[in-house]
Amino acid sequence: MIIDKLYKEVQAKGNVCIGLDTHLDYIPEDIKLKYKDVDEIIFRFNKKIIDCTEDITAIYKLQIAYYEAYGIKGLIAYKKTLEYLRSLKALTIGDIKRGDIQSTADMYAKGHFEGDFEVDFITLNPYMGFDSITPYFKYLDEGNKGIFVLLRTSNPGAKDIEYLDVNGEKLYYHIGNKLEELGTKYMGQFGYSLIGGVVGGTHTDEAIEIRERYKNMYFLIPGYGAQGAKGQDVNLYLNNGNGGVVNSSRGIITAYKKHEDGIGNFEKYTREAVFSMREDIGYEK
Ligand SMILES: O=C(O)c1cc(=O)[nH]c(=O)n1[C@@H]1O[C@H](COP(=O)(O)O)[C@@H](O)[C@H]1O
Repeated sequence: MIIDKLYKEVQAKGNVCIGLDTHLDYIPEDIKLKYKDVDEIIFRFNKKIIDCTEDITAIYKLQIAYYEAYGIKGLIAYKKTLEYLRSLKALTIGDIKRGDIQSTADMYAKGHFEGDFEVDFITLNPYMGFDSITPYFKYLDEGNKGIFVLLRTSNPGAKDIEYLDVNGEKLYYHIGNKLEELGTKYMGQFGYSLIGGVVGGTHTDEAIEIRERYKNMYFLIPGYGAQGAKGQDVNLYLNNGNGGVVNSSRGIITAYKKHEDGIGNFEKYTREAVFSMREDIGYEK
């Protein structure tokens, strides 16, 4: 099962999920001068990141907005990056955060679990109801695909809706309880299901309870670095060092910019950022 593969990748390489949220402003001038087309510029930058981090990175997450923003060429870069990651047998998350009625969800599932944009995992927004999540399950049945569903997000606005008290319990617990129950049908060999949850590392209140309640849920934990979450915060969502991957996008892909000699030492500074994040989270090899 794909979740077992992720578990093993984390064991072997650490908990880092690199977010390839590639804004043109993040790309060094030499790449922009060397390649003419936007798709090639973005892909070459992504490849440079991947090539120097693949041995110390559990999974890569591509936030699709960064590709859609550059139109057709952006989507070509998205496809090329996914193809390249697949050729390396590296795991991928398509961060698409979809949520819609069943007939539309069927097409989102086809669009991101098959064809040009095929990934191993996608992110989903459950706040339209559970019938917006279940259409993806036919892909889970075979064991090769998984989902990460928003539970409690990393943004300050998480408190506006996700924290609302519903029948004496916060709304995100209602989501979590249902996902945990649905996940029992898709259990992998290490005790985690193909239905994972997204929990922002920026909020740590109730982190211990969340980890405790949702034993079979693998977590995608964003918010590290640029949004302020620290190793000790995200660690609360892990279970003996596994059970979750921690995403950092800007913190890794713009790490080279923090150094005067960054462009000439791009690989060195990018790797250093991943190593120091792994260590901060508490990964021990
Ligand atoms: O689903 C996500 O990945 C996500 C959920 C969430 O609660 N917060 C959050 O920041 N994200 C994503 O995680 C990434 C965070 O990027 P950085 O803040 O640059 O590390 C972005 O791609 C966000 O869209």
